[in-house]
Amino acid sequence: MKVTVVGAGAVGATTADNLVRRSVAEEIILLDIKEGFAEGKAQDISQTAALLGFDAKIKGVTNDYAQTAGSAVAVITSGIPRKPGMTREELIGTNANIVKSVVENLVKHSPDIIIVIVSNPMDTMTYLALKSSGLPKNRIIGMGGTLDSARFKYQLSEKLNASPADLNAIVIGGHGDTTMIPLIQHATWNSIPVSTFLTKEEQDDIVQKTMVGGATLTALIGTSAWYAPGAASAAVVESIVRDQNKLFTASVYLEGEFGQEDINLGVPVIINKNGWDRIVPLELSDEESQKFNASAEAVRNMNNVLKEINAL
Ligand SMILES: NC(=O)C1=CN([C@@H]2O[C@H](COP(=O)(O)OP(=O)(O)OC[C@H]3O[C@@H](n4cnc5c(N)ncnc54)[C@H](O)[C@@H]3O)[C@@H](O)[C@H]2O)C=CC1
Ligand SMILES: O=C([O-])CC(=O)C(=O)O
Repeated sequence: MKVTVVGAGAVGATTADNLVRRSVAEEIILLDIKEGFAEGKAQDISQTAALLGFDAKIKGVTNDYAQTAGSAVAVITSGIPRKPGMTREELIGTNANIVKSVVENLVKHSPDIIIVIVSNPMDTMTYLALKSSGLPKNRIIGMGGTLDSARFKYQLSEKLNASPADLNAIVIGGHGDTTMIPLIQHATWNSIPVSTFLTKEEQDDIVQKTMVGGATLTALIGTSAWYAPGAASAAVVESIVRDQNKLFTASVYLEGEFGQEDINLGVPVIINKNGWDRIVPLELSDEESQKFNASAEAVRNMNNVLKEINAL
């Protein structure tokens, strides 16, 4: 099977590295617009094969979409990342045109492709990819909730001194500093509600730290994060390629589910060879529903910007 990763920058190269190490696909194409950049990253990654022991092949190309032909899955990471003090939403003006043209090129060469969108503002870029490509909704997946949920588990594990693998916790809503909703009331430590162990203040602190997880790293590093984003993107691709039926939160097109329609927003879904196969119903409290609706309103406002900048 062939998988394409567009954008050989921090997140794209890390995604490809994770895919190759675990031999998720036999053939990986890494594509970037910068001359020679993807070729260099692919060669560097290939030179770890003798050390790590994998057989998967990775090839870097400069904007040559013919090489991506027949891809089963593509991950789009092309575009600019934010700098300290910026929001993800501020990237829309640059990234919308990049994402739109990348989607068009991918679909031209691989009409049956499943696309995972990573570029920010991710929910709006996912909506743009769906609307501009006309692909079936199940073949466009926004990656944000998988990462945010991993960060939520990290914060919980630090406070509980627990293994992250023993934690069950998800983040729904938008992939934004103020729009994501870590569902602390639903979080468990191997089936035991985390509220058993944490005070209300501790829970609020974990939720807040999770929401600004990306901004915190951007302030520390000077650009946005890539290790966990790359691992999360690769996990989504792996669930598609290996038909794993994993339950992740991802930004998918809602048609009445969770009370919202004509919007891409993070909800629990099953991911398998069909892309996002189905939405998993989840009962929300009144407070959680209010937050979800507020998140939808903020994302819808960003989606409306697509028309103002003539991207849709
Ligand atoms: N959804 C999520 O959870 C996350 C999203 N992101 C987003 O992912 C994007 C990439 O972040 P980084 O990898 O850190 O940035 P980066 O700057 O390291 O890499 C971006 C790459 O895209 C390439 N590129 C630009 N235009 C292109 C085009 N038209 N075709 C092909 N390649 C093109 C650039 O040459 C560059 O190599 C950003 O928008 C960032 O905000 C980052 C982390 C998590
Ligand atoms: O924070 C950012 O801008 C990049 C991103 O989406 C994340 O790491 O969650």
